[in-house]
Amino acid sequence: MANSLWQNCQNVMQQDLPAQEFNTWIRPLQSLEEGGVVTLFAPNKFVRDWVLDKYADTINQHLTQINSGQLPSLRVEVGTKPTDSRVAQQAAPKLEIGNKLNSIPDIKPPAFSPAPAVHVPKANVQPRNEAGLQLKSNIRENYTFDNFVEGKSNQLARAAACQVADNPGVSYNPLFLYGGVGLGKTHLLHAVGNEILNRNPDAKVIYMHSERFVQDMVKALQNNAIESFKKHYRSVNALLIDDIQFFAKKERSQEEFFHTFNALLEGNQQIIMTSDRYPKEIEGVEDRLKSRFGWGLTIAIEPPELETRVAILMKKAQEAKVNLPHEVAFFIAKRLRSHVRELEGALNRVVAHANFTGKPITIEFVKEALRDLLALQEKLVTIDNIQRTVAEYYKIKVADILSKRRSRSVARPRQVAMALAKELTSHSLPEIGDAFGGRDHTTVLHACRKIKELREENLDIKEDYLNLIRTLSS
Ligand SMILES: Nc1ncnc2c1ncn2[C@@H]1O[C@H](COP(=O)(O)OP(=O)(O)OP(=O)(O)O)[C@@H](O)[C@H]1O
Repeated sequence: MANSLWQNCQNVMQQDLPAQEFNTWIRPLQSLEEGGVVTLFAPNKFVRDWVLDKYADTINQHLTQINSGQLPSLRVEVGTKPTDSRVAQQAAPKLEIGNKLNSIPDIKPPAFSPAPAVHVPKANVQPRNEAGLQLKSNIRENYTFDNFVEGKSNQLARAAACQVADNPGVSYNPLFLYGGVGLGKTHLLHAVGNEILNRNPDAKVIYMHSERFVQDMVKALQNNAIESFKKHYRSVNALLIDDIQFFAKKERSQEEFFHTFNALLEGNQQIIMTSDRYPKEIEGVEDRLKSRFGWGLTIAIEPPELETRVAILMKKAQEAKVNLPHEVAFFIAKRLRSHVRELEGALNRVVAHANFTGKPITIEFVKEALRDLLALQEKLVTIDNIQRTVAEYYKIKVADILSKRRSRSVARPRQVAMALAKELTSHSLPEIGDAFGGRDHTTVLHACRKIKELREENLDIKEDYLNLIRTLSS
């Protein structure tokens, strides 16, 4: 069968958009094409409004082109594609492109049923019942929205988490946050937990690592207490479950989680999950579970950019009541790029050294305190390494990068490599020029400016650059 209009449109958009953007907004849309009308179903209001706001024009353009110049009538609705088209008539609320202000439904107030007061902050050992199940909430009080520093890389995840905390079980259910290690996923889970408990101290909120879920289940099976296990997890108001990729290849746990998941969703109780990768890419997890993960809202957290890394360091220093000069925070953030946990570790070391020696925290002091860490970083990201990685990425030879060739297929990767060398190493412009086949420092400067500009306006370059930074910093 020929591809539908929407499939074709998705294919084009997948080429045009960065993967994260496509996966978050376009991939979850289902379509129904009937009588010259294309109806797109968004999993929730947030996605629908976003799609209307940001992509309506593009979608219209693509559909018109694919449909031989004729613009099909396009609708975007909240819901899932009905199996029977008659049901589609009843699916409310509807919103037509170009009529954005009509019939946006109100978000309902939180749907929590009363549960016993269970919030016990800062408890290290969690009380457990006879089946070994955790009885109390275990939300870490020090992970809040207030001390979560916002930047481009985590803005959307934070906004969605805030909305969920405001309207648990209603706004986006489940909320799925994914991204690399140490980028703040766990922090956001607890921040939601704290906010829900602030608003309703009686709420039964459970944070748990997926491994714990598996362990508890195994124990329950051994102790013949599986019924109590089921009841326990199905009675919570919000289940915050971390690192879901640990369910891979654990079929029985997946089965149990599948039922828990369904029960909570049916009861309008909130589920938030995190994983180190996009749900559909978690291998060894059943498809029915993966597809459910995407029913609500799926959002990526990216590694923080320089400004955010500086802000995080300043915030953490302030929390620790340490005087960290801005230029020192900048010095550390510029060199440690991979994730926030690494930044925190470095700051803790600097503070410990400062306390120990009684010296003020200066750049010189930090160079000494973090000597081995910085040396490792320098060793990891060399110009040579950058040139090899960029050549491999663009499928050209390192010799091409160093050559005088000016064709676009070589010149652009060369400029990208120069910009990366400037950003990721502490070499000067003349040194970088030298390392790129003896070029002048003004050529390097021009390359840096050009790439900065292109990253603003060209999605491919933006994506390439981010991918390369990720590869080089991991
Ligand atoms: N934007 C941020 N603002 C303030 N602190 C942050 C931010 N992002 C991360 N952190 C801090 O970095 C540390 C690591 O974050 P967290 O444990 O939430 O990462 P994670 O994404 O869950 O990683 P993992 O997958 O390894 O569990 C935490 O101490 C957290 O408070």
